[in-house]
Amino acid sequence: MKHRPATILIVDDQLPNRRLLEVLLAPEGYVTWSAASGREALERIALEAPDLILLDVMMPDMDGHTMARILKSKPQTSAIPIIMVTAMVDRHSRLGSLEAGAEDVLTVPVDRAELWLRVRNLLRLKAFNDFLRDHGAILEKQVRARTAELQRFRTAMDATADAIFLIDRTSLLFVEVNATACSMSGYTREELFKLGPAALGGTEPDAARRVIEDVVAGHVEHRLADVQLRRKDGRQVSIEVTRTAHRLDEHWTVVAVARDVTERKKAEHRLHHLAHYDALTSLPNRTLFYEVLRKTIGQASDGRGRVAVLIVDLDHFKKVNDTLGHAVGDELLVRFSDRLASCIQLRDAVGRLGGDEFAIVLMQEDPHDDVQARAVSVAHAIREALHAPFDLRGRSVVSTASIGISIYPEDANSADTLLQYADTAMYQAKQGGRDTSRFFTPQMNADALVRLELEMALRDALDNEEFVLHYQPKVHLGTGRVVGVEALLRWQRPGHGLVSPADFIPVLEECGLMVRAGDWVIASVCRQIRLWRASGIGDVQVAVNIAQRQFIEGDLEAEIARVLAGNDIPAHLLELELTESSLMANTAHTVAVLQGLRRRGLQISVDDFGTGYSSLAYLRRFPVDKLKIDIAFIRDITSRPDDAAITLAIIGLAHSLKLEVIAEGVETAAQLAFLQGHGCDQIQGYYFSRPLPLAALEVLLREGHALPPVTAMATAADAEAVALLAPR
Ligand SMILES: Nc1nc2c(ncn2[C@@H]2O[C@@H]3COP(=O)(O)O[C@H]4[C@@H](O)[C@H](n5cnc6c(=O)[nH]c(N)nc65)O[C@@H]4COP(=O)(O)O[C@H]3[C@H]2O)c(=O)[nH]1
Repeated sequence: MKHRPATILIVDDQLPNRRLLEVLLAPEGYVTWSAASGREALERIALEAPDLILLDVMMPDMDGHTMARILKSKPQTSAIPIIMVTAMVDRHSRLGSLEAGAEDVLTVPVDRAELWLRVRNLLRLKAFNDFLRDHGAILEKQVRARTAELQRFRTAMDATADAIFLIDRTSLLFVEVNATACSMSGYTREELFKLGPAALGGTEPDAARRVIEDVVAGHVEHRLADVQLRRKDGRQVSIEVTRTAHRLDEHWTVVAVARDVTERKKAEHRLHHLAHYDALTSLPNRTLFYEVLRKTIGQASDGRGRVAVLIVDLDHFKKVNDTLGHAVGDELLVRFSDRLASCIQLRDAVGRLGGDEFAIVLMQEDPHDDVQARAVSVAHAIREALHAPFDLRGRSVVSTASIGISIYPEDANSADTLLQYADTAMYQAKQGGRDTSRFFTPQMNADALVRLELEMALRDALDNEEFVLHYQPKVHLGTGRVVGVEALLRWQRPGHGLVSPADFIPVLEECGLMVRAGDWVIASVCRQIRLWRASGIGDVQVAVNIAQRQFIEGDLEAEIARVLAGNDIPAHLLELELTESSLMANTAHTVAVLQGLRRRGLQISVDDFGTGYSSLAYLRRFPVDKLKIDIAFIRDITSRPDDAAITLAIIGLAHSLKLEVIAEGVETAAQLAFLQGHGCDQIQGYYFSRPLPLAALEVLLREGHALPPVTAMATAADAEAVALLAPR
């Protein structure tokens, strides 16, 4: 770059002096301007500043000192070097010039060489000063730009929701953090700078260093990590950290970007809880219980320990649900689970497998701990805990439980099988009368398999029409004639022959097929009544047994009305027999259904009467037409005074309520004579006829069989029975 020639302003009121200085300076190549007074000079400088001023001290309007002071007092002109040109050589005058701001003093007459040197030196000095000033301005500008850039960067850093920590590899301290890092940790920036990742993560410094070194070395396993950040106030925050290493010269910095994942962790925890815990009781659900059992077996197999599995099922829970509602049922389950938990020790586990079925796993603590004995005492404790009634929304409910127990390794090695065996044993406890416990035995397994087969065969039986009806006549004791029949279900099981209802009706009830089977019976009976009416046999009243479930599930009244209408038969030809216990079980609903059916003209009879402890007051509430005395009282009616007395009481009770009474299971003439002698209205039993297949019954009906006269033997037996009843 070519330098421009320096400009020098010569200020002197004397033209010759100005000319002289111009001439003297000309060889040096400077551009010279001149001014004849201080005022003119200032005007010139205002237009364009020279690089140097040669200033005469003695001038008429404004002396050189005054002008120098003016120039030095202004920032625009203060940097212009001034050489005072004066004839006064005394010290005082020279100091005055310097004090006024002049950089140098030249005395006249001016020496050319001295003038050149002083001008050149001052111009060099100015050039250097100008360079410094310009460079400073550039630097200042650069710093301002850098500061603004940093400010923008910091604003962006502070605006991010993630916390950013810069960690110095050597000192293992934070060297930069953003605002989120402060809010997330609860520390100020200054406090954080005194800490490092070890302090914040609650880890040993050595462990933190290993992580940093791994990140610097490029190992990926620590790049992304889920860790806990310990806040200043001691709280823990779950964070997800992404770490990257950056190098500047020889320095490594690790940038850790941390995201607060507390909410996500909570959601994950909630999901995990939902998947593993029962929402109602907060106990482990089937999945988690199964896992716990599997692990317990695993531990036991290492240490040759034993494990007991208990399945606990509330008895008659469905009844609570059906009669008191699901909310009360739920409350019972919650309260029951609390009592269950109080029966086990901390090391044991309890879970809810579903519905009213709970399970417990007991682990052998040491070789002397007898897990089998513990299972017995836990089962006992559970039954004891259930003795106190539950107060459920103001209702006092007493419940019992049936418990099945299986033992590892004696019974099985896998969690699945142990659970299945405990379930089988629980089922046996139910069969054994409930409110009891049973250990699994291999025989139970065989029984369970038989039962499973039975269940599957029964499902097919309905579809394959393997059921048939047998009919047992009912005889009126006044006339001796058949007044109706009872339809009794039989199952022609392929390969097994005719199966008695006692063997399959309970299974139908338990596997939920009773309503379907019951509907089939009603439909078949009504069709048969229609066929008899159309044939020469005429009207036959048929009684069908109605199971309790038929009252609870489905719409019994609508189903019967539909079938009666479909066959176009009068309702009084259909009689419904329901047991005394099912009558008592679900009173309000049962009464409503029975009233509806009775209004339609159906006959209602109470089966097995005398076994269900019905009180007279209860019986009045039910719309029934007939009581059937249970076979148990008839069997020994002629030999046991108690049975005879009960039978007489039932006959008396029925008649006082204007109900008919029928005795079932009459096998002997003596029984018949007794009943006849005490005013029983009807009988049913082998003495007159066994239950008959359709064809045999039709023969009996067509031939008009009637009861033979009471035999002499019967009369004698009757006399004996009466004697037994007589007061002793
Ligand atoms: N020892 C003796 N027994 C006699 C005598 N007379 C009749 N029986 C038997 O006593 C049972 C009377 O029927 P239940 O009390 O209603 O008792 C029935 C009833 O509760 C149930 N049941 C039968 N069919 C049905 C049905 O269609 N639906 C429902 N829900 N239950 C049914 O199965 C029970 C047993 O039925 P079954 O085996 O047919 O047994 C019948 C019958 O064969 C006798 O003189 N001596």
